[in-house]
Amino acid sequence: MKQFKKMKKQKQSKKPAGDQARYKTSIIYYLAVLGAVFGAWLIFVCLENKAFAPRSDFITSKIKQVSCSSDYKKYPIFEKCTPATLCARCVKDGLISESELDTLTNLAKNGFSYGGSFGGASILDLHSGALSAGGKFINIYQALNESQLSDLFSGDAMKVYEKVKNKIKGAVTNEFGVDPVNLFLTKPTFFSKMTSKPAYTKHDEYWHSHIDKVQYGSFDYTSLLYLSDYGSDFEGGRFVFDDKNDTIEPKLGRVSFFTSGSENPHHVEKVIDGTRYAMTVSFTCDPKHSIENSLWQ
Ligand SMILES: O=C(O)CCC(=O)C(=O)O
Ligand SMILES: [Fe+2]
Repeated sequence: MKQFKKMKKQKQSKKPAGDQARYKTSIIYYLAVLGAVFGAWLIFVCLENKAFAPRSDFITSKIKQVSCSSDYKKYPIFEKCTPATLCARCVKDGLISESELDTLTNLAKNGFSYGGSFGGASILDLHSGALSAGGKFINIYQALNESQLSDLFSGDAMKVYEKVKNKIKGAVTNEFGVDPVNLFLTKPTFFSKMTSKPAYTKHDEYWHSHIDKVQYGSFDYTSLLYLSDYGSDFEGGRFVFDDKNDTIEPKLGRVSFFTSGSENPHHVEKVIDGTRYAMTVSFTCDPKHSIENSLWQ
């Protein structure tokens, strides 16, 4: 009897221990599920927020196709050039050499040293000579004499400028399967300088969303060459494709290019600190809108 009581007592004391173990197991199980769900959410959020082209990545070539808009149909169509079935946004690093970048940066800075907008956006167009100056534009080719111009824009530097534009054209024609004889440089093709200064005229408001084909008409392919680094030379100033929030973080030498229609609406974020230098190089399929190399040299 005594033995039986002892066994019963043992049995009673074991029962809660078993429950406790089951309790522990289910807690661990729920925590693991919770952890997995949280981890999956974190990965999703990180992927969603990751820039299309982060500054920290070296991108040999990245292309994202988008459906072509019908914008091009409002203009003459040039077979084998006008975007019809292949529209996309692309990024390439490493296309332009360090010394070429150095030369271009100097060309831009030399030109801007003679002008610059009162507001946050200045342009220098080496084809026409247009340069932002205060609240208007001047023509630097008229404002300066030959010897000043040769000091600012040497023959060798201008050759590098032409070479770089051709390299970029090569990247565009290659990616979009266009014969280079069918694609032409168009205007405006220019250097840009952006700062956090408040806008003085409408031309300073670079941050509005826009479509290049709508804004400029002649554009079929837009390209950009960045001459400074997001996050160290300036803050803000990232390039954003508005539809999918695909963001390109500018960095020295990064080239981006895309078809110019409303399949690629975009804006530049306001620069909040520092100075952002870039170059917009635009291409058309319409020979009527083709521009010559620079008027100078
Ligand atoms: O500088 C940039 O990143 C973009 C400029 C732009 O959108 C343009 O020139 O049309
Ligand atoms: Fe644009």
